Amino acid sequence: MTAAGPLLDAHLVVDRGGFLLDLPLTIGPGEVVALLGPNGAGKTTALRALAGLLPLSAGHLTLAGRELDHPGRRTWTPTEHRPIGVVFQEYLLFPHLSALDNVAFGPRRRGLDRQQARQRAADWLGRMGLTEHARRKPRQLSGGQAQRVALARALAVEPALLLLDEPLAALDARTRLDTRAQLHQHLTAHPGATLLVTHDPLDALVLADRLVIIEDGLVVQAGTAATITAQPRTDYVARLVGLNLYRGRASGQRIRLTDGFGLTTGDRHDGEVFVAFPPSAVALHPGQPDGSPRNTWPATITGVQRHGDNLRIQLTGPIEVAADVTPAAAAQLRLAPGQPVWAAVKAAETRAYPAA
Ligand SMILES: Nc1ncnc2c1ncn2[C@@H]1O[C@H](COP(=O)(O)OP(=O)(O)OP(=O)(O)O)[C@@H](O)[C@H]1O
Repeated sequence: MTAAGPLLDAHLVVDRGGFLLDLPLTIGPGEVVALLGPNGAGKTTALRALAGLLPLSAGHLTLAGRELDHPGRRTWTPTEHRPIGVVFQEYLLFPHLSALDNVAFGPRRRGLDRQQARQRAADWLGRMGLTEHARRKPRQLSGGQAQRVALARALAVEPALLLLDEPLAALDARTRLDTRAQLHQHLTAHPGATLLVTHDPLDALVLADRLVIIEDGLVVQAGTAATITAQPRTDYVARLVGLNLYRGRASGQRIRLTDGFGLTTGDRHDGEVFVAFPPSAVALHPGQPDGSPRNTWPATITGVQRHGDNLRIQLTGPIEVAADVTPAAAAQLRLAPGQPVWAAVKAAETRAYPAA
């Protein structure tokens, strides 16, 4: 491996009968990549292939210059010989071992003697702020503490690759906030590569340097959060970053959407484009608004959900759209499912970009 090259260099091809994962994946030293995708996209399959719990059907997996799996060359490395640490969603701590012995387990298996392994475990628990909990069994720990023990256990083997499978999913909202911040610190300090599998865009945005989004086993978008947020290319990605997204054909500032509806945008294009605008750009009115907005249409409310301090209103009509309104505005408009309203979006608040 050259110093500048990726630590993880993989092309994960896994054939599970009706499902094929085909995922090129590289991660540099110290880099955190988030793998996102809807249910059934293949995230767990990718994680299991990396961990050595599922063999590759084709492709390759090289970590820190070592070829761990290469079916074309009949190379295969069992899980316990891979320089990989894993934090599972449910942590999977050994219930009968203390926090200290849970963390010491990996180093011990990798050849440290009992004293050295326990010393290393104590160091890691110290870094996680868990020194006074070292003797506790997992059931005597809070969710956040158990999460940190699981992270200490994964990092104690000094893995070249750290795999995190929905690491915050089991925590309540408050603990999640604190634990996310702590996890961020530990990931920043981790010199190896990290792959974070998550459903939660916030985890991905806070914790990852780069996102890889898969759908149905294939990469649909990859890049920094900023580039993906600016130009989502699928419905899933648009929802993930909280945008309304449509595809259509542009002729200057006019865009005819695939289902015939027309929108005016601030950008000029010709040909196939995506149009996106945030729910906060959609204004709702009791009747047809007059004046400035270039895009107005009648819609019917299908859902009202709390979204941060606002309400997110789902609407159907000539296009499906989400709108964010303040609770005061919602009360004034008496918004409720089934109610007809008018929706308006200023051309300047929409963004169009080429679909090719
Ligand atoms: N043991 C199995 N044998 C065959 N196919 C499987 C098996 N487990 C999962 N699959 C299929 O592989 C595909 C990917 O599943 P996977 O669990 O990797 O997705 P995921 O992105 O992790 O989903 P989720 O977010 O729901 O956990 C799915 O179509 C699933 O039905």
